[in-house]
Order: sequence, then structure tokens, then C-alpha cells
Amino acid sequence: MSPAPALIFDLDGTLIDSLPDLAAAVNRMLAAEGQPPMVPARIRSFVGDGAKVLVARVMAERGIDMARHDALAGRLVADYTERSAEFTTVYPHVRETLGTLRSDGHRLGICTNKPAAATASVLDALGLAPFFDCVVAGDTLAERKPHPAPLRAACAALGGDCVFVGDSEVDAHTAEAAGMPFLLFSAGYLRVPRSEIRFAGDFDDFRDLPQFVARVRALT
Ligand SMILES: O=C(O)COP(=O)(O)O
Ligand SMILES: [Mg+2]
Repeated sequence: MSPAPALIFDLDGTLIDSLPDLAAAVNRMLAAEGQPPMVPARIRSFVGDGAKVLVARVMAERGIDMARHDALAGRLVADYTERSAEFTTVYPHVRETLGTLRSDGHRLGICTNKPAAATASVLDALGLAPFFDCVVAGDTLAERKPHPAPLRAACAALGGDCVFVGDSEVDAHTAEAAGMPFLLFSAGYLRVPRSEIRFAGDFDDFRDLPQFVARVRALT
């Protein structure tokens, strides 16, 4: 069996349920535009490709002039960064599992499409930052997921073999492009049927993650 692989986690919909604060920020933006609020389930279907794409999808749905995209996206990111952890929760058993994985010798990292400042703010506020040796965020590099570069950068920083754990088709495609095993957290924000993506294992309870990691490790 190979040495303990490093584990790289997606953030939104994988470690944290951030939709309530993302939706609150979107709805503050819409209110400032004189628009009625959007239901969180709809906003959830727009999450996964980063804040700028989220804002573009909301604007397209509401017929807001795209010429204002940079201004509105900039405002939303600044507002969300200030208020990223008012309603956001860590999924059950995430903290204890991250602790177990670290004690078992795994190095841990994050690869998210959320911008770096917002990522740092939410990780600090929820007490998750100390678990991670490396964070690659949506604006750390010129490319973001599903481009493999951010995941490869996280893996290079952690060293050795890596496994990616995420909730969405964006994550599955990123892992595939990077040639890395992918474990699906199926209680997050997946937007396509599971049959459309490839994963080495799936789980909806973090207490089950160490056994999947051990199984993937036994194969390498
Ligand atoms: O902010 C997003 O759109 C997605 O973030 P994630 O990559 O952590 O899921
Ligand atoms: Mg996600």
C-alpha cells in the first residue's frame, strides 16, 4: 500500500452548506437593484463555477444589463466576503473526520472556485482553517475548475498522490482532467444526474469518508 494520499476538498456544498449566505448576498444585491428576491433553490442551481458566474446567471435570469456585470459582481463579492458566515454551517461530522484524517497521516488541502478572500473569511469564521496545509481558490490562478490547473497546483503543494473530494459535476470533471481519483459527497449541490459523472466512491455522511479513502489507497 502506498503512503497516505493527500486529500483535497472542494468547499461549497462539500465541507460547508454556504447556500444560505450566498443566497442572502444575492438577494441583497437584487434588493439594491429594486428586484424581488430569488428562491434559494434557484440560486443553488447557479453555484459551482465561482461568484462571477453566479452573478452572471442571476443577472441573465432577471434581465439585468450585462454591461453592469463587473460592478455587480465586485459588489457582491465584497459584501459576501464581509458576511460569509452568518448562516453558513459546517456539514455534520466534517470537523471530527478532518481531525481523524490528519491523525491518520493525510495532508489536507482545499480547491474551491470561491474567491480567496471569501474562502479565508469563511474558513476562519467556522474554525476550519487550521486543518488545511494548502488552499487554492477561484482567483488564485488564472484558471479555475473544471480546468485541472488549480487541482494540480494544490496537489503539487501537498506532495505525493492526491484524492479529490467534491460535490459537483465541476469537481468530477476537474478530477478527471487532472487524472486524480474523485470521491463524491452526494448531499451537496450536484446539478446533473449522478450517472453523468465518474467517481471512485460516494458518501453522504462524513463518518464514512475514511473507509473510502482506505479503499482508494489500497488500489494505488
Ligand atoms: O463558489 C462557487 O461557485 C463554488 O465553490 P466550490 O468550488 O467551493 O463549490
Ligand atoms: Mg462545491
